[in-house]
Amino acid sequence: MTLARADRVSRRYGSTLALDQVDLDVRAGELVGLLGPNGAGKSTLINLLVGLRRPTSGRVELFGGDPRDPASRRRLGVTPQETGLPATLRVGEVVDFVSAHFPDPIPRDELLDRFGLGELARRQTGGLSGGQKRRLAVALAFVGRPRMVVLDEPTTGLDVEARHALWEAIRAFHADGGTVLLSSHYLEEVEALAQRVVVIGHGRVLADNSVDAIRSVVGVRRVSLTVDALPSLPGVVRTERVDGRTHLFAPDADQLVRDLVTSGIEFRDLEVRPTSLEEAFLAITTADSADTAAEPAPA
Ligand SMILES: Nc1ncnc2c1ncn2[C@@H]1O[C@H](COP(=O)(O)OP(=O)(O)OP(=O)(O)O)[C@@H](O)[C@H]1O
Repeated sequence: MTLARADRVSRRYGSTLALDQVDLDVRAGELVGLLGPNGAGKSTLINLLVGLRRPTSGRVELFGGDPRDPASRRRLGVTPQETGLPATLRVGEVVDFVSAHFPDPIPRDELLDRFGLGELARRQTGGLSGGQKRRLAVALAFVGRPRMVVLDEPTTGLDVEARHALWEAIRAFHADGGTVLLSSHYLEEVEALAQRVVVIGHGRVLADNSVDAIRSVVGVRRVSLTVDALPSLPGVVRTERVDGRTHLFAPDADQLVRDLVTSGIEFRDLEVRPTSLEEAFLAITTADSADTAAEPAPA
């Protein structure tokens, strides 16, 4: 069953085409990660799906209805990228205020404990740290026992411990049957949480698949070596030099190793390994930029 759907959705802001004919289905029980560089269109897509904005063309659906209709949003929890909390209210009061909108909210203490905020119940939100405010904003998405939560960069600004605590809360919600759509700049976050990854670049869906499939679609391997100078080698999509090591990214690592050997150059400490999602993601978006540069889209 599809809970959120974008069907050939485009969204323009003046002359900027933020989304270009995007299709996306989020099905019940899925945990979907939305990845893309700055300005790719992730927040725009999220805002359309949760009814905060209207598409320029195409259709969006939430629980089978129009996301702008409050009835469609009843089983939805959202944390937008930026949230404002009333500075003089205490944490517990903010939770009570939001809870009052739902028929069967999670009890205040249970919610605060789940998100590691139990000790802060009596603190005014204006005095919280940036990370504490962010955790509270994310916790509020869960208060009404939603069927689906949409989290736009939920862990931005959190330290490692707080991020992991939030991952646990998201995992627990998903394990109980909840559906999650989250965007993140932390690629290891999507790798750790999501079963399915949707990569967005320049307003288009570049890839929509499992984490493993995305790696194999990209098919890039990393060949690392210590070398003084390298000739230009066919098939290398990206080269990095880090701490005296050279990392070459190529779809056919076996051929690259053969080319290295036949080139006669001196190298040592050769290592070949699959790419991380981050590297796969960089390869997809870099290839997309190259395409865009080579073939400008028609006006
Ligand atoms: N309200 C707006 N007015 C004008 N342009 C906008 C507006 N919102 C977004 N854009 C533009 O639309 C494009 C997509 O932006 P969007 O915020 O959806 O990207 P994003 O992938 O969420 O980026 P980030 O990771 O930086 O949050 C960008 O070029 C952005 O400048």
